[in-house]
Formats: sequence, C-alpha cells, structure tokens
Amino acid sequence: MEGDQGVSYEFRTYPDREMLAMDLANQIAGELRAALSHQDRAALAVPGGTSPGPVFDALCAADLDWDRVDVLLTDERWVPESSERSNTRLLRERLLVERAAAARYLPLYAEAAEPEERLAELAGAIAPALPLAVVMLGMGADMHTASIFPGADKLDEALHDEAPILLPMRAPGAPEPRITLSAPVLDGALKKHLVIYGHDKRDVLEKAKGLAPTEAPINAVLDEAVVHWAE
Ligand SMILES: O=C1O[C@H](COP(=O)(O)O)[C@@H](O)[C@H](O)[C@H]1O
Repeated sequence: MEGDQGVSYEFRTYPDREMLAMDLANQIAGELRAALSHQDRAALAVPGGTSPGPVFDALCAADLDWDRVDVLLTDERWVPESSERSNTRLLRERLLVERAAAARYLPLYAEAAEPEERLAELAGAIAPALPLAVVMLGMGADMHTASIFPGADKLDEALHDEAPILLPMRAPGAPEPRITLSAPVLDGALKKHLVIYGHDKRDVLEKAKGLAPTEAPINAVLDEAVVHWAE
C-alpha cells in the first residue's frame, strides 16, 4: 500500500493499457456480481474524460445481471448529449451497449441552461441507489477527480463530510459548468478504482501525497482505493 497522512492505496502496474482495461473490467464485473449476490440492485459510478473508454469496451460485454445495475457518471459537463464534450455520450456509446444496455442509467444532465435548475430532481433519482457498490475514477493533471477541482467555487462544500449528493461546480480550468457527485458519495463506495495512464499522471499522484484535499481533491477519495496504472 502507498500513500501517507491517512490516505493509503494499492498501486497496480500493468504491462499496457489493454491489459489494464481487461483486468479492471473483470474486477469490476466480479465486484458487481458479489454485490448482487446479497442485494437487489448495485450502483456503478464511472468517470468521463479520455481514460475510461477501453475499460467500458471490455466491461459492456461482462456476463452479469445488468438489469439490476444502476449506472451513473461521477460527474458531467453541463452540455447536451450532442456535444463532443458530453460524458453521457461516451457512456452511451461505449458502456451502455451489448449486455450492459440492460442497466438502468441514472443521468447527471437534464436540459436546462444551468445545473442548479435540475439539481434536486437529478439527486433525488440517485439517492435510492446509494451507497455505490463500485466507483471507477479518473484524475486530471491538476489533481481533480470527478468535477471536484482545486480552486472551484464549491470545492469546500463538495469535500465536506455532510456534503449533498450532487453539486454544481464552476472552476477556472473547466470551460462549462459541471455537476459532480460529492466526495463523501464517491468515497463511500464499497470498492474504489482510480485509472491513470502515463508517467505524467503517475508523477502527479506522487506529488499529491501529503497535500490537503483542497489542494489535491483526489486525496479525498483515495483511501483504500486501488490505483490502476499503465504507460
Ligand atoms: O473532465 C474530466 O476529467 C477527469 C479526468 O479526465 P481524463 O481525460 O484526464 O482521464 C475525469 O475523471 C472526469 O470524469 C471528467 O469529467
């Protein structure tokens, strides 16, 4: 296990991204099966961005009771699904296909100019699905995870122990408003996986060690997680 200051995680290195994607998809499928063996439904939260696509490609074919799985994003850019920047679009194209098409999708976006207009309604649909059985996370070069960015307007609220399920978020590095699951919801998942590729992100994770979550939001969700890394 690596980490410090109360944040301890396992770091797994893979020979390449393909192996990482296959192995992680198998692990997540196994964790969902295990959850479904003792509960009616299980929730899986997944990131958007550039990293998760290959894992989705493998996971969508997993043999499990997808009709008892709730799938949601860890965060969304406040853009319609027609946008290239929509995380929902990625999910629909690469995860909610094949066997996984039977899963129930809990959206983080609904048509409105600003996330605040639909926040209560979206959070209300997610509440019964919690706690998450499994969360897969990504991390940006600025140490953000989901849409919990350093310097964001609602950073403190999102990190707070009593944070609501969902928060709208605006940050200097994010071109559009965001909506994100809060840190306690992400951290409360029974199984947590972080996927990162390349030496730059490995260095970023190393530099995050010892930093407060306000500087390195990834530290708010990393304890007891498994980090999956390939070049
Ligand atoms: O904007 C986002 O960025 C992070 C990291 O994305 P990546 O492309 O560097 O993997 C992602 O985890 C998050 O879901 C997404 O909205």
